[in-house]
Amino acid sequence: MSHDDLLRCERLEARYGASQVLFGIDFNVRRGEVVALLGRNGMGKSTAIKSILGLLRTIDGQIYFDGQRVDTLSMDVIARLGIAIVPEGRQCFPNLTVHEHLIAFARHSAGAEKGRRSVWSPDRLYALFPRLAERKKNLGGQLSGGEQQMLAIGRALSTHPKLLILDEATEGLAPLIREQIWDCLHLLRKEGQTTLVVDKYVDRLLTVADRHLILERGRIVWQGNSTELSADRDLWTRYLAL
Ligand SMILES: Nc1ncnc2c1ncn2[C@@H]1O[C@H](COP(=O)(O)OP(=O)(O)OP(=O)(O)O)[C@@H](O)[C@H]1O
Repeated sequence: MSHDDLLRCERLEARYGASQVLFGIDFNVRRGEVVALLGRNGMGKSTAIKSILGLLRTIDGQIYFDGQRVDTLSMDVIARLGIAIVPEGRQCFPNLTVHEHLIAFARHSAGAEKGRRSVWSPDRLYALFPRLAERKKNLGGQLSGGEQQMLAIGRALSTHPKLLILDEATEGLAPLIREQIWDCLHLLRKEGQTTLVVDKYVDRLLTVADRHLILERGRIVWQGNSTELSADRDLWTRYLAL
């Protein structure tokens, strides 16, 4: 594992019951990099994410995070090592206020203390998403889909993750809200936040991600940078149904 790698998956295999879904996938995410995980529905993107989070035990292969093997650890230990998820469907707590979401999960950032990483205090999160400041006292259950997604991102950032993972970052959101989420991801990239993102808006991911991986039936069939992906429209039709 190179010192630059924050995450490294080697020969990952996963299954649900008798049905195998991942067939030996290998990839890495370097520190400070934004990597997009692409592929049509059902190709294994969420399964790969569940494996990294420790939500699904892999049947073969290894996962290393920040220099340590993690596929044998429990999900709470993995989370504490510094991986935060913005899950598909957001999963905000209906009975906690916006502000409570942003303080209840907050964790101290050792890196930030030394000036190396951003400190995501509630005030900074409100500056990132002014809409959340307006909704500070509202309950999670009273928010629109876009507000919930902002809150899910804010909650994940409040833990000062070394790796932020977004599954379906803008799914089901109105176009204007989607743009706000893309703006946020641009800003996080500038701040050096290492991120793994799944989304179907490939044209947008070209501007926000450094590297792209295409999953097809549980195998990584292509990886490359935005210039390479942008130039090869055959990939878009063959693997992304675009
Ligand atoms: N809990 C589960 N039990 C059984 N099969 C599952 C389960 N979750 C996913 N699958 C199957 O595993 C395969 C990969 O699903 P996965 O959710 O990883 O795909 P995906 O690329 O994330 O697509 P989507 O965007 O539709 O979520 C699919 O065939 C799916 O039906």
